[in-house]
Amino acid sequence: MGEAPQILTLDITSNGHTVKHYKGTLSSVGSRTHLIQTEPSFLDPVHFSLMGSLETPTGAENGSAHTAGNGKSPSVEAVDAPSEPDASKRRRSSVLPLEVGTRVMCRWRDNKYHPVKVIERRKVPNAIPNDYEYYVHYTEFNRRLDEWVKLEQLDLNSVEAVVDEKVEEKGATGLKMTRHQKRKIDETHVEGHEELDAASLREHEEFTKVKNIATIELGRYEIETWYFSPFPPEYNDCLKLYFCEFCLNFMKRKEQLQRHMRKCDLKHPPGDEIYRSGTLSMFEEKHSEESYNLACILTLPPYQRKGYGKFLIAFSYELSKKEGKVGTPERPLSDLGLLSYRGYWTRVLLDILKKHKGNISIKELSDMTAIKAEDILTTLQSLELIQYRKGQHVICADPKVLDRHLKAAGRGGLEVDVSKLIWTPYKEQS
Ligand SMILES: CC(=O)SCCNC(=O)CCNC(=O)[C@H](O)C(C)(C)COP(=O)(O)OP(=O)(O)OC[C@H]1O[C@@H](n2cnc3c(N)ncnc32)[C@H](O)[C@@H]1OP(=O)(O)O
Repeated sequence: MGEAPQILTLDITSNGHTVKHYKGTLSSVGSRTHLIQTEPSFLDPVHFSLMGSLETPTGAENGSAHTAGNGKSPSVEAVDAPSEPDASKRRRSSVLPLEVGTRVMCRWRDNKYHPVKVIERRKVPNAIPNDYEYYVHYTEFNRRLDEWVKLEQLDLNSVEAVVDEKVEEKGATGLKMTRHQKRKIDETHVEGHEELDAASLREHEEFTKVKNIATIELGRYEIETWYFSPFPPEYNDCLKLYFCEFCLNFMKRKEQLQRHMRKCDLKHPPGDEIYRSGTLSMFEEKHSEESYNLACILTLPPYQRKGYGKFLIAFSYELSKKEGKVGTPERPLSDLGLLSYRGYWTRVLLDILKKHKGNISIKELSDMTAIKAEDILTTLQSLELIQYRKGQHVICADPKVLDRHLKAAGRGGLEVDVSKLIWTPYKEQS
């Protein structure tokens, strides 16, 4: 039997962080040792020259290596490929500073690399000239995760050669955008501005592309902001704002907030209290002309994933039932809004389908739940529970399939105790 193959792992590090990881088995031919690479499964050309054969990398600047498997340090022969520092220096000088629009891989908070697009760059104060940090959009994620990152978080070997044209340079002469241009904007920006023409959309995009306020202090919490927010110009230089948690007035300095708190006598939202259960109260605020049963919900980040969102959704349908109407939320739904609604609709509808014996129509489901027929249809369609048979649409409710979907829809939110809702619908008040 031959010896077990030696396995070498090589981690290229930059400022203490692993930026590339290679693994392979060692093969010896005479005095030469080669790395037969097993990870990653493909190489980009820059690293191919490095990986063809390896200098024992212990002395490499910004590089570290360790052995795995039998733990022996292999002796690996050098070839005429450029050393990593030289190649890396050349690479840096050819791509830096990165242009706005560059696509590159960036290390995120999960310590993994994700594709990003550079949205903005700024010089690092008191640093060497041309030292920038970059505001990036993670193309797989929602825009709320856009952030300023340091150069060492970016994998410069992954810089894509083609830089996206600046959106504002495109279509500057005409008001109509091509579908491609529209997609480019949608990719990096919040949806819901369908009413804007191309020029206004570009102006809006330019103005809102970087978050202005980084954090807010509200009560006991310091909260990172998610998006740009249109504060008055005198707040342009503020990174943090201090909010009164009762009236939501905001101030530049903590002492101003403390002075304000001594005077502020608002201790609950405006409107009549219409529901109280334990520590949870609901206040009536206003009538919707558009007959939505919910305009926009928000759970502040420290309180998220505790069931308040689902509670608010369930509450809105209880109000609709009291009104004897069907309800639907205002559109467009955000990504998290859609997740919360899809979960609610799925649980409510599938609970009924599970218990119901015999046929049931969309209209009957709508009457029972106050959920608008279109929302029922899209929910059941997305779960593939609607089939077209003998010329008509039917709901197919196999109990096992229903159970699977119900499990995937997750838990319900905080319970709405309808007996504690004291509210007279708007129509009846007049
Ligand atoms: C009509 C409209 O109002 S659309 C606009 C909705 N509002 C917004 O997008 C504003 C920003 N987002 C928020 O304020 C909140 O995320 C809300 C209001 C959407 C949800 O509030 P929460 O109090 O967190 O909701 P809740 O705890 O009931 O959870 C809702 C479900 O949505 C999903 N969800 C919520 N946040 C996340 C998240 N960050 N990641 C993955 N899933 C999530 C989950 O399925 C969650 O259920 P689970 O916790 O049982 O898995």
